Amino acid sequence: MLGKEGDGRMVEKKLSEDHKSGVSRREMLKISAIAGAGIAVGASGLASILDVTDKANAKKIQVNDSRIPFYGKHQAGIITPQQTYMYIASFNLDTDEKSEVIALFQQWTKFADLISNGHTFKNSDNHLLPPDDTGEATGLGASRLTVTFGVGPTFFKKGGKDRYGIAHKKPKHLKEIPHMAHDSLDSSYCGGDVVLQVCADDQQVAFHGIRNFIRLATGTASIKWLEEGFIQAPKNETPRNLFGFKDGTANKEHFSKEGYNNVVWAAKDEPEWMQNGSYLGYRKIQMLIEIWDRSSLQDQEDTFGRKKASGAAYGKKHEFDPVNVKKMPADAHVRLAKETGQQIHRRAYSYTLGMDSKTGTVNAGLLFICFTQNPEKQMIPMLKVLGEKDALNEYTKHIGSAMFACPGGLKQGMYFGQTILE
Ligand SMILES: C=CC1=C(C)c2cc3[nH]c(cc4nc(cc5[nH]c(cc1n2)c(C)c5CCC(=O)O)C(CCC(=O)O)=C4C)c(C)c3C=C
Ligand SMILES: [Fe+2]
Repeated sequence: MLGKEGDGRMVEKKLSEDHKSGVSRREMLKISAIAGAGIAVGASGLASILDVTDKANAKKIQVNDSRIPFYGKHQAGIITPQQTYMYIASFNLDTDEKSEVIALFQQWTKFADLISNGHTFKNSDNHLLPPDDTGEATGLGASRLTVTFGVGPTFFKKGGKDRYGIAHKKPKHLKEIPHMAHDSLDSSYCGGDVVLQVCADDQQVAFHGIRNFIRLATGTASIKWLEEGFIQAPKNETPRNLFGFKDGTANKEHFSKEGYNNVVWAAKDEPEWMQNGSYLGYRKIQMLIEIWDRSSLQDQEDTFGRKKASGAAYGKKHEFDPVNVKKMPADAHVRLAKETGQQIHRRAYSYTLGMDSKTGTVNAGLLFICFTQNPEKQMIPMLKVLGEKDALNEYTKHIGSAMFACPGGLKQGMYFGQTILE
């Protein structure tokens, strides 16, 4: 099922499918009617009839120009209600020159501001140069696009070197995530100096964003890893992950100003630039969906300690009824996470990546993203206990990992990372 905006996308899809065949069904009917009436029309006459039909169809395409403010106290894309698509790219900075990093971050900021408002760089008329914008999002609207910027531990110090003279500004809890039991990490999916998360309700709009950030980085930063995810749910319902379970239910427990202040936003004893910011914890988790699909409903529900259809915790009726961990198996995912006594703000996206050629299975999983005030207190203990005991480990493989600090929001005229670099 799709929401209002989803309905719009469905219309778009149907129209483009019709147009692939050259002439749509409606156009064919129109042409048959004309032919049946014995009216003689030349090629140009037919073209103008089709043109009118095209225009009528074009009006039905729903452009989503909803906008999330780019400037503000907090960065967008942290507690923003999840958009349908997400791209996340990690970069390594290829320069030791602070001025070059500043120039890149200024360009990125300018572009982020533009695309958050449904605009992009203006192309010059110079035919001898590549266009300033790649063009694929032209006219598509902002689609609730958000850009979230963060820096990794290696931004502050890399290979023992304080490249930009900012090592003393590293926030308290920004560290690589330690090795966990059952980890199968691939270094090409881990770490990075800088991260950009781009989310939007239109995939082409989101892709246009990340693609141009990568393009702007040429010569200053190179892409370390890039992931794309999606998530969809009926309106006002919790989205389901690729195991078919509602995922994100417990976020509701901190869905208030006070809740976010306790769970998400950096503490007062953090550096000035981290105020109103948050830590982004990331895990790329492969989900062994063929094994999962062969397991019984009982096993699946025991794995989480929640009912699959309703999302209700064991012993309860409704999704948001309070959890009683004693009703759940000792190794149930929810029980173990809850027993840490910590909360995290989860903003995960599913991914599919064709077939795993090594195993002949479908390559799919979860881009687990969470935001916390203190990952050492909130996320790491959870990862540790889940890594050791979680029933879910039978069906998952952690293959990527990273931690980033996302500064507070920007005021107009400021650029990403300014308060760290200046
Ligand atoms: C670091 C922590 C977590 C990882 C890694 C993680 C992976 C992961 N989770 C699911 C599916 C579900 N998780 C659910 C709840 C839940 N998960 C975590 C943490 C991690 N999950 C927490 C803190 C919680 C909430 C616990 C609570 O207090 O109730 C649920 C249940 C519904 C919900 O609350 O969202 C599901 C389903 C998968 C598939 C996965 C890795 C692939
Ligand atoms: Fe979970």
